[in-house]
Amino acid sequence: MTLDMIDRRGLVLLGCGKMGSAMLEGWLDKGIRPAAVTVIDPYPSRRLEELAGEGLRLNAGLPDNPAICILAVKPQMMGDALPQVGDVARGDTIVLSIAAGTSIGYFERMLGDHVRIVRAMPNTPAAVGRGITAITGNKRVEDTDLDLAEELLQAVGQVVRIEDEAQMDAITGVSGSGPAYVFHLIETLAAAGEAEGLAPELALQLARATVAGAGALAEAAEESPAQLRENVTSKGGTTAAALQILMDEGTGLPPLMLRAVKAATDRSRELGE
Ligand SMILES: NC(=O)c1ccc[n+]([C@@H]2O[C@H](COP(=O)([O-])OP(=O)(O)OC[C@H]3O[C@@H](n4cnc5c(N)ncnc54)[C@H](O)[C@@H]3O)[C@@H](O)[C@H]2O)c1
Ligand code: PRO
Repeated sequence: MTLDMIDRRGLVLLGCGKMGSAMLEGWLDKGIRPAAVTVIDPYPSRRLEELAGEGLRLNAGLPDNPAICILAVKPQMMGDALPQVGDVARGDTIVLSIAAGTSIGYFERMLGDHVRIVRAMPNTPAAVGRGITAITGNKRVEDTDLDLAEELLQAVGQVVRIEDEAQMDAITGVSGSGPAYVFHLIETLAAAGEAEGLAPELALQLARATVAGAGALAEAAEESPAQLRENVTSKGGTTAAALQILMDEGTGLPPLMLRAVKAATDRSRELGE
């Protein structure tokens, strides 16, 4: 099964907000035709209305037995939204949920345990083809179904398969929510530059390019992030002075990041209760 098959049988997107539209842009970029996509969303964006002009089916009923149905509404809206795609449980459509915290068991109770369900946790860099998504499936999902989900998600970045669904909470805390931590790093680095006398625009340009460049280097280089950090750090120099603050085990980034990721992971678990 390939993207061609999805293009032929159709893809349904229930909810097309920030994450749904990030993925949709990636898929359209990779050649899925707007006419192969059905979006159900009571508050469609202007971009979706534009795409409807190019053939995308917007709030216009489900195609017969689509290849895949992606559930991309907020976890709290899932119960209200799901009946709109209940018909997919009749065929062999793969149901792929990206909702934080919401378990495979929940979807089996709502749709029936005969349905092939894939649970995934993507992230918003998918919009530029640089996302990372973790996936796992229920007992009904066959290897070929996971292959199809993987191929679709690879169109917007990397994919990792996990065996244990319980790991999704920590994955959400690291990579699902992680882009927000990095964007906040850019904001705070720029603000710190301003505090040291830089103009706001220059500070933001420096911070943004530094984070993007360091990320690209971390991904491309063979060295570990620790080695790359050491490569920046001259003995007795400026970086060492900053890292003494940032790497402090009691007050620096390590305990802060532990608490932040734990808070996200715990919240993901709570959403699943
Ligand atoms: N934003 C992220 O970074 C991110 C990352 C990974 C997973 N997720 C998951 O993706 C899902 C969507 O998150 P988001 O950030 O895109 O939220 P969002 O609020 O931007 O998008 C949700 C969309 O659902 C639509 N919607 C509301 N009620 C609906 C209904 N009854 N039927 C159909 N559509 C309906 C809304 O109009 C909106 O466009 C969540 O479950 C979230 O946990 C988000
Ligand atoms: N955004 C969603 C949230 O904040 C899930 C991961 C990223 O709940």
